[in-house]
Amino acid sequence: MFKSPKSLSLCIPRLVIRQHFLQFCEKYSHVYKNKREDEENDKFKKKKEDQEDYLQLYKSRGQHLLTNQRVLDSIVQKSHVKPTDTVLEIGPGTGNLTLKLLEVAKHVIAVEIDKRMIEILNKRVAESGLEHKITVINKDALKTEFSGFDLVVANIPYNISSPLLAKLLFGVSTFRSATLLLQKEFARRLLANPGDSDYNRLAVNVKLVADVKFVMDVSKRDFVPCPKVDSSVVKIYPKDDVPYKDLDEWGAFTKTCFTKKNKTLGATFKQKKKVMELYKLFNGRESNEEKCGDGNCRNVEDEEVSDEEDCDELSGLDTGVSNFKDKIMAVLKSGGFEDKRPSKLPNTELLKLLLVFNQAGIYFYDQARPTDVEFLTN
Ligand SMILES: C[S@@+](CC[C@H](N)C(=O)[O-])C[C@H]1O[C@@H](n2cnc3c(N)ncnc32)[C@H](O)[C@@H]1O
Repeated sequence: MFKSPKSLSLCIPRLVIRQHFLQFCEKYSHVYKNKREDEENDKFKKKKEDQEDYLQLYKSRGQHLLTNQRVLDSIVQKSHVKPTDTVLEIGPGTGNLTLKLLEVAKHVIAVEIDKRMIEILNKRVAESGLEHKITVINKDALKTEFSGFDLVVANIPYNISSPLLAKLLFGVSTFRSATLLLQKEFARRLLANPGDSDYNRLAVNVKLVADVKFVMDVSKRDFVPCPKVDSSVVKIYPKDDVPYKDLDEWGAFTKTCFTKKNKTLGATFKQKKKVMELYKLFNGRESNEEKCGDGNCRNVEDEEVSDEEDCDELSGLDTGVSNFKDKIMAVLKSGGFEDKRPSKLPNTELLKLLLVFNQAGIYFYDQARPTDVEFLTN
């Protein structure tokens, strides 16, 4: 416990030095801190400047910037923007297309999910002196309500093509046309006609509410970074008068028809599972309980039925279901649809079939149990 005089003498100068050091640190700590902050600020500024030149682009967000000026000019030209138009642009990115749209439109509403893109976009728009013409919305386009626009012109992120198109075409917005740069394969499917190998439910559903025109192909080399796939520009014109107003019913009907697009409609509608599903709807039942023709009850959903099982094997089922199957077949026969294949039917024919079904009291969408109809999937 007791220190020798020698050790005490050593301790004193050490204590004094330590005290001086602490005082020094306290006095100059702000200088040191400020110096460090300045360095950090410089580093941050440099990083930001670098980012503008070498902005990291995310594939997950479809960030392929269109850099070919000739293609950008063509898109704007084919969009036929009037000086009185407000244009909606989804995914403006750093503004390559936006700047050109601002030159010809009255106003541009730009919806962009990525803040870093918006910073650069705002800077470029300010430099152009056209900032009074733009409204930038930093949100996910799929979760944003947009209204009050005349046209859509956009190089959209390809990973949201289907839901975005569904939102535009089956939502509440009204607009003259949408000029969209899409993945080439998706564009081909939109443009497909009956008999084409690409013809599917996507094309059928879109054609109910809009006309689609091919504008041009765009090479993957026109983008930075270069994507794996080529692209095409299409122009979509929403119809003023949609020939069938109940879109959910139409969507559920096309889903049934196009489950196996090359199968005959007779074969599709003979499937036991499908017959029972429609029978339940026909009877307007909300519960799983189904009343049989003979007055007894059975739970139809308890029946294990594979997709491929044929209705010719309905022997174990009640006569109510069996009669209903005959009703379906009679509808198909009446229109000469039994041997037709959805992959070869134009919308006019499909519409005719749906109307005959509805007249016979057969519906496809369960109003009692509303679900989201995915219009733009196969
Ligand atoms: C294909 S780039 C197009 C960029 C620019 N228009 C061009 O042509 O250079 C797609 C843009 O959409 C943005 N984006 C991706 N998902 C989005 C979403 N859900 N809502 C809004 N913008 C989105 C991306 O950040 C990107 O800037």
